[in-house]
Amino acid sequence: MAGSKYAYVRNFELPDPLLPGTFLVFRLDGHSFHRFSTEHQFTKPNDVQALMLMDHAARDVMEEYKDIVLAFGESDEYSFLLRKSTSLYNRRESKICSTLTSFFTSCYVFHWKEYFPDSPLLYPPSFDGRIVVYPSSREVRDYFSWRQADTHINNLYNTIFWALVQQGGKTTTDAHAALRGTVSSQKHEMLFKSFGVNYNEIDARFRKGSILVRDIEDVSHKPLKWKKNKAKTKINLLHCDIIKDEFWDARPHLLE
Ligand SMILES: Nc1nc2c(ncn2[C@@H]2O[C@H](COP(=O)(O)OP(=O)(O)OP(=O)(O)O)[C@@H](O)[C@H]2O)c(=O)[nH]1
Ligand SMILES: [Mg+2]
Ligand SMILES: [Mg+2]
Repeated sequence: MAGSKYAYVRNFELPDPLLPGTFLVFRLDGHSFHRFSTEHQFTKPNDVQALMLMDHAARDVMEEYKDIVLAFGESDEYSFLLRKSTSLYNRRESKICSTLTSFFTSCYVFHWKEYFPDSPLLYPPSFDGRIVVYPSSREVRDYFSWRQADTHINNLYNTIFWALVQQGGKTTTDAHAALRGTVSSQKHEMLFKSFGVNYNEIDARFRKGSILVRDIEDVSHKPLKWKKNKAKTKINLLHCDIIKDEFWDARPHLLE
């Protein structure tokens, strides 16, 4: 059927395929969550309910999109790794990015009440999304190492910062000043000497972030291939190291 005389405008919509045979990393981040967390009175420095809600929404995304093999979450962000061979939405960038961002946001709102039964949503939260294309497993591993290192740096800083303010009675300005120029070992020492806190004993969820990994359940069927999504898989939530080799060596299928 011939279109109307207006149909030519369709030609202005340009295709936006992502390079085939590359790893896709989709990351979303809460929009203005500094304000959102303040208005909804999130616990400082870490609100375990808020983090669990993020994990729940991310798991929903992975249940819906089987080509996501790994996800990493911290603070108001989540990163998702799509397997190299994915043909999701014909690898159209804006389709993948907008649909996944929208679905995650809906799930976040949908489950809000389960995690904050006494604190109704005061306004609708939103998330931004982006997709980065990585050519090889090296960059993918470095990407996830980057996010986990970021989690560690931020969490160490925030933990000592809020201890100085909440228990130490310092103003936020004084707490920032006290930490200026300190290295990691000094922060550990301050935390231990002034507040009796051994950083390494803090909840691993806060120190390592959240890892959602699609593990192959039936390991008797080697080699571990996805085989067109036919392998029986299970999504596990971990708070472990993903920088060292151990995590990846145990799961060669993630970078297939
Ligand atoms: N109290 C508390 N605040 C949190 C928690 N997780 C995230 N936040 C807040 O969310 C912010 C997230 O940082 P960003 O994503 O860099 O900043 P943003 O305000 O969301 O701004 P944009 O992402 O640029 O829109 C943090 O700076 C905190 O203020 C939490 O567990 N507890
Ligand atoms: Mg944000
Ligand atoms: Mg953020």
